[in-house]
Amino acid sequence: MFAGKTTALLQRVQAEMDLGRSVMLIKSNKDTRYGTDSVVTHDGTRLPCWALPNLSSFSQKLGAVAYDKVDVIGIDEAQFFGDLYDFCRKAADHDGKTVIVAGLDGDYLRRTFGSVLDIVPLADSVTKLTARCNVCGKRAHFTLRKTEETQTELIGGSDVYMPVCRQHYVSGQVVIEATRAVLKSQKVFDDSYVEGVTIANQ
Ligand SMILES: Nc1ncnc2c1ncn2[C@@H]1O[C@H](COP(=O)(O)OP(=O)(O)O)[C@@H](O)[C@H]1O
Ligand SMILES: Cc1cn([C@H]2C[C@H](O)[C@@H](COP(=O)(O)O)O2)c(=O)[nH]c1=O
Repeated sequence: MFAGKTTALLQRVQAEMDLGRSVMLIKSNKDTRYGTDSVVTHDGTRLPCWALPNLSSFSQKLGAVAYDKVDVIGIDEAQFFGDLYDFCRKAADHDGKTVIVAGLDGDYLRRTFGSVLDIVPLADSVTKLTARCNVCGKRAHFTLRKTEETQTELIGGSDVYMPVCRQHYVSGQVVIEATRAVLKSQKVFDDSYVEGVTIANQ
């Protein structure tokens, strides 16, 4: 995260618009951080978009005639779209669209995220961007989650996540895992304490 993916996507689609091509932007409707009707970078640059639950609904929503006129489709937060591979293949191979995709290849545990890596073999080119480590300022390839939650999908910005280099990912994970374990045991302790109080009150 914070690597400039959305910035690069907006620059690419703006360049296409400057050439007179018809562009549509799509993002996942799960991402409500900076509003639902725009793709927005962390530093506030924005362009209007369709916020959708899946990509297959796009041509339906737009209508066949309007879809035919679209030259370029930009997709942000691609990790949240389960039908990414099928959509990109059809749009690029059969419908003649230029498809520009921005998304996370890995989650906070560095596991593959959604279908982003699946579309690499479909792509003409792939650019891997990096942020700056929030601890030391070196190139940051990874994202640490600072909170207790463990589900894969958790919408958030710098309140929940921080970009880090390898060294600070590894050391940070140790601290975070230890903190999660303490909080979990604390919760067990609190629960049994509450139960004890309840029993004592009966
Ligand atoms: N640690 C960081 N490293 C790099 N950029 C950061 C960092 N923290 C905040 N930013 C801001 O985030 C912007 C990139 O935002 P954005 O394009 O939305 O990234 P992404 O889509 O990859 O999360 C940068 O231009 C910078 O202003
Ligand atoms: C690492 C990670 C991220 N997410 C979420 C958090 C944000 O809502 C988006 C990433 O947005 P960005 O444009 O790249 O800043 O994905 C998640 O759900 N799970 C994760 O592990």
